[in-house]
Amino acid sequence: MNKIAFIGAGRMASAIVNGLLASGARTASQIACLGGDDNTAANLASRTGITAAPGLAALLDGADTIVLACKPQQLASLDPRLADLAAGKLVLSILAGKRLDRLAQTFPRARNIVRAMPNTPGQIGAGITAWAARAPLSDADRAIIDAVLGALGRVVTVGEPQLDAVTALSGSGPGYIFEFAAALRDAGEAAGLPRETARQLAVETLLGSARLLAASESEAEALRDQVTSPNGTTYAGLQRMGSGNFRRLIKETVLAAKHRSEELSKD
Ligand SMILES: NC(=O)C1=CN([C@@H]2O[C@H](COP(=O)(O)OP(=O)(O)OC[C@H]3O[C@@H](n4cnc5c(N)ncnc54)[C@H](OP(=O)(O)O)[C@@H]3O)[C@@H](O)[C@H]2O)C=CC1
Ligand SMILES: O=C(O)[C@@H]1CCC=N1
Repeated sequence: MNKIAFIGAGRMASAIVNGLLASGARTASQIACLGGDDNTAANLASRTGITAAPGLAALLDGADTIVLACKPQQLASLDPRLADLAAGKLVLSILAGKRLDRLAQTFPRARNIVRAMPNTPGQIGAGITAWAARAPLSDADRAIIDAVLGALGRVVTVGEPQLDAVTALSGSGPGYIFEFAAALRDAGEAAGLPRETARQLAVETLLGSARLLAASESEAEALRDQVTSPNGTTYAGLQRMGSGNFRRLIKETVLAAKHRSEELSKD
């Protein structure tokens, strides 16, 4: 019962499958996957014990829920038989930029469609996913969505128009954070530290600061100010950040990603 079929078996599908198995929400025999031309489906199946289906019909036979986890650019070339094969099933898409109306063209007879945006910290259960549904979810379907997305970490609901901004902030966000972590590590090395020490200090500083922020009722600015002694070292560093217009750069970064998500909706 409640078998889940994954179309796409890459990084994000693997994270969800691992989470579902670890949480006990599904057993390996309740999950099947299908990839494209590479070996991702066979690899995921051999790593986890789930089934790599030989084709679309076998994948969807007996499945109640479809998780769409291929690349957004691959949506248009999916097998048109999906329209009938997915009839009556719940569809959960994690494709960036692909709107519920567009998904409904591929899955016109699905019993409902959910568009979600998870992120890669979901690989260790530390993700956050926002989602929106095409029609109000039944209690049973809500339980399925909670189980699948909850396997990655925290879950929030948003209006579908907000999902491009969500994609730009929390979907792409780990990419910005990892780039920042790499920059901090390189800067520590440039300041005279051994590379491995700089890496450890950068990682623990990011981790500790994020945990303190999450545990605190204060805004980030108040925690920043607690670090900043008048005319001290942090002040000197923040002055340099400000003169480089760090905040404007981050705003433009997120807006560029949001723009790309909107573009993907038009392909
Ligand atoms: N990576 C991220 O941080 C996030 C990604 N997303 C979204 O998740 C989706 C998947 O991303 P990610 O896991 O990183 O990508 P991957 O490249 O790791 O995985 C893509 C998967 O799609 C499969 N695929 C390709 N063509 C087809 C096809 N015609 N039918 C079925 N499967 C196919 C690939 O198979 P094969 O390689 O074997 O050909 C592969 O298993 C994307 O839509 C992305 O927008 C959402 C949130 C975060
Ligand atoms: O870069 C991308 O398009 C995907 C969506 C969000 C994170 N990665």
